[in-house]
Amino acid sequence: MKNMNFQVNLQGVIDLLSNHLYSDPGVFVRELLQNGVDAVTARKRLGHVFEESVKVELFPASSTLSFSDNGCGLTEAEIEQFLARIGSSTKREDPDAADDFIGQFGVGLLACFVVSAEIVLITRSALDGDPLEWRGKPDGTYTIKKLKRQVPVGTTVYLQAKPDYEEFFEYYRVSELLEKYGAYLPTPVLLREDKYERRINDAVQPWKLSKPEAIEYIEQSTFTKPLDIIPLHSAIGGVTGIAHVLPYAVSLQDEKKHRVYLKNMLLSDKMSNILPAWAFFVNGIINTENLRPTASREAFQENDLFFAVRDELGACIKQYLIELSERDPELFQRIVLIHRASIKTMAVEDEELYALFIRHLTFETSYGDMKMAQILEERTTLAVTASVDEFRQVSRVAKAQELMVVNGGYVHDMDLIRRLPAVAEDATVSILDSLTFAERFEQLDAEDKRAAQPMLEHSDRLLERFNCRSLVRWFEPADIPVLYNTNQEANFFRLVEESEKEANPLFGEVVRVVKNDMYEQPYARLCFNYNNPMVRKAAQTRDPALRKASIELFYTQALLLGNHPMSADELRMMNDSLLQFMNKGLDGETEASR
Ligand SMILES: Nc1ncnc2c1ncn2[C@@H]1O[C@H](COP(=O)(O)OP(=O)(O)OP(=O)(O)O)[C@@H](O)[C@H]1O
Repeated sequence: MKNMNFQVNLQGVIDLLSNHLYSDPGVFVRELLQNGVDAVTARKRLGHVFEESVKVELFPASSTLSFSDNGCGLTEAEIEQFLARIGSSTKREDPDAADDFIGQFGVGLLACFVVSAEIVLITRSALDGDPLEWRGKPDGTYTIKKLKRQVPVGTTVYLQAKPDYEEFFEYYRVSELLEKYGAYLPTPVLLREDKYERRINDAVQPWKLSKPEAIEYIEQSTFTKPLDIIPLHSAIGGVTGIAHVLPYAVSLQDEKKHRVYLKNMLLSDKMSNILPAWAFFVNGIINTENLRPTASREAFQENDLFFAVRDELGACIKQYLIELSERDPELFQRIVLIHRASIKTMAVEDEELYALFIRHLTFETSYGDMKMAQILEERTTLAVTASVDEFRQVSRVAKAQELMVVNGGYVHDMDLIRRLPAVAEDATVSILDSLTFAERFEQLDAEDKRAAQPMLEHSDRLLERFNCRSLVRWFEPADIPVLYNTNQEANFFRLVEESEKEANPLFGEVVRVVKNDMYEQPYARLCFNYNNPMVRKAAQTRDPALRKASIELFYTQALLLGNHPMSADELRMMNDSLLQFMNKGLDGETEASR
């Protein structure tokens, strides 16, 4: 057996890590900033007292820039071991210290090869020794030489723009990148070109601002004033942050963009999953000390810690809402009003939030849109429909019967309403079966029943082919002549019947099998309202042709009013009956004018 080592194509690996790991050439600024800050941290750990800083200087004439820090610097041995060895990092060596550093993978410096054909690094170690110059190339070769001249403790990296990358060495671009990544680093970061020098990071970190300051900060940076600021904390994640409550409604589908910092350095300004999915009415700005980044440093590793931290941050938002409902009911109401869709999603998922919110949420009822608290004041017995269509079919009639029907057809509403008895003891909730809904109306007396019987029989015969049965009752409001009720099962049956008519033989057979498999044929219901004068007239007419046309018109009109799709057969029937009435009317007119 021979033990062999993998062979590494060094140039290929460097190309992979520098050109393909990161999504944007500008990340070299982040990597150099991070190395500078880490070096300062390392020197502080040695007990040195010094005025820490990271200085960036631009030399536009030669498209060159330098990054200097007065951190720990490197000895020759350290250069050999860490700088010149890909994947090695001083920052992992000492597990105690690892938590203090931003870097950990030992590949960050390679990001410089995207914009520069060479890295020149001048360093003097805080542990003493000679100043050294290291030059590295993307083909994997490097040189080290001792410098004669004196340099201060720390490290300076020089880069020169490759063709097409000159813009990354211009003032506005470097300044923008430094601000993006480094605005909240604790070590002062200075940018200099010629004699002009300015400090990049003198602003207070947003997560350390007071509430009024945070509101002003968000207003200035997003041009919208947030409704409120929620403080975020997670002990296990070493997280402090703020979430601002958006002053406008956001859709469930909108991608969330939370701004996340790792040890005060920007990791991502569009992280979607650091807060729970239900929290889409807030935008977060958070800083974490403990979460681990991925190697590209654009996201966190999604390990158990990550999910535990997300739960803790979610709990902060919940706690805030619970307290707010007591402390500032007016603001609480405004948040509920603007973000009701989001809050309904939250309430479905969480019992505590359900109890907190349910009375403040608005539902569509037979009496119009109402808050649940109002609904319960009016009635404790509610009927909820399973679909928007069913609600439309029954709501007007239900109101005339003084029935509280709630539309359960929108996302989450059915779930929310059904769980009501858990928080409101005297509430009873039943699911309204729109098919049997009409049966509860007042029966006719014996005489009216007899009078209406021929029309009912006629109607059953005519509408059998549309799977519709008829009944007659007396109900309010009188201006509704008929009520057509169906439910999903009956609708499905209608659909099957339609396809059977249009299907080719093979599909027709499949449809027949499906249909025969159904236990009982579900019929839709056409309920005539004997309280309506037209219905009474139609029932009393002796002309069978007119009665037929009336039934057909009542039926098709009910379909139209209820937004039910009409088959070709039903449309034809509506046209025929309308024409018959027109004829009759026009004939009558000609006879009268004779
Ligand atoms: N400015 C600096 N001062 C002192 N040491 C440095 C400096 N820059 C780099 N080094 C040394 O070089 C090593 C490799 O740096 P590199 O940026 O490639 O990786 P890293 O910072 O350790 O990790 P990451 O890949 O996560 O950024 C570092 O661990 C550190 O020892």
